[in-house]
Amino acid sequence: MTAGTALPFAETLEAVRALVPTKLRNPRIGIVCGSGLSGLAESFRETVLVPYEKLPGFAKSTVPGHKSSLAFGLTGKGEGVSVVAMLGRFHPYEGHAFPTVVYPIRIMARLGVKNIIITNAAGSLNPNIPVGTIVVIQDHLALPNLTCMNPLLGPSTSPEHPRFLPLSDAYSPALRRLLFLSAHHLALDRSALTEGTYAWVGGPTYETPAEGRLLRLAGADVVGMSTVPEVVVAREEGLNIMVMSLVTNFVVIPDRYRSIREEVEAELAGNPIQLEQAQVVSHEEVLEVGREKAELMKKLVESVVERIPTVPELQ
Ligand SMILES: O=P(O)(O)O[C@@H]1C[C@H](O)[C@@H](CO)O1
Ligand code: HPA
Repeated sequence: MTAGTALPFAETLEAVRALVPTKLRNPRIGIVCGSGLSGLAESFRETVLVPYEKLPGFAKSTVPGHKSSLAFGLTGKGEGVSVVAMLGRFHPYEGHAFPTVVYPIRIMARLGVKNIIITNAAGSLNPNIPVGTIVVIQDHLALPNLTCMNPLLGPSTSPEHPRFLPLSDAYSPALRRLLFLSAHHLALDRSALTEGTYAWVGGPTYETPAEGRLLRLAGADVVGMSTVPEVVVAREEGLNIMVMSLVTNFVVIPDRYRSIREEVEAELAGNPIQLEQAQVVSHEEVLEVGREKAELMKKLVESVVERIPTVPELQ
């Protein structure tokens, strides 16, 4: 789908009606599972998996660590809370146009979702935020949005949506509060969870040291290739949003560049310099940290989901 194409909402919702039992098909809470985090839906009960290929308007996720299904189910104690999770998302770098990237968010909103928990894997730009930390996002820095690559470019999807959307209040304080309360009740070490700003880049290349330095200087704590288009559209749809970034790697920002001139001069002077092995990030490393932290992310998400029905402003 491209900007301006009519979106097949009615067909997608009809497919959901045909495949998902009544009890599960109008969830109030949505979850987006980031790279390596599809396990967030593993503890759902009465789960119904709907492959994206059965949903008109949905693409297929092509990134390792992203499955391609919507999971409908119940979570929490007693009767449980009805939830829907995207097992796998779409990134612009896969070649998907923005309307496709954000289509599942628009569908969740039309199914009745009011609160959305978006997760991702991200690189740390902040020396005080080590690998394995979960960062709850308080703000974002989106260079693509500032340079005419905004998911809301094009005709408005609905006359009810504002043309000029404020984003100064995008990240729900009430949901973030629930996350810190959950961390407390789970007796999590204070260092396991922190707050920060997410920088969205297009990818699929990881950052050069100069790019990492720029983002750090601009105030970002973590960087990733997803999430912001979903946040923008979720906000347009009027959802309460919480974003959890799992730090899977450090962005390589050396204090000083390796100087080839110095190396050559030292070698010629008979004192060759012993170099440290350069660090390079890989998607395998990203997925590995996702596996290590999957259980913790799952417990936190479950605990937040369970508490949402107790907060009047999130209903
Ligand atoms: O979908 P997310 O943002 O969790 O995935 C991150 C960003 C890239 O897609 C990939 C890079 O390793 O992981
Ligand atoms: N940069 C961009 N996206 C990412 C990274 C990174 O270092 N790690 C996981 N997703």
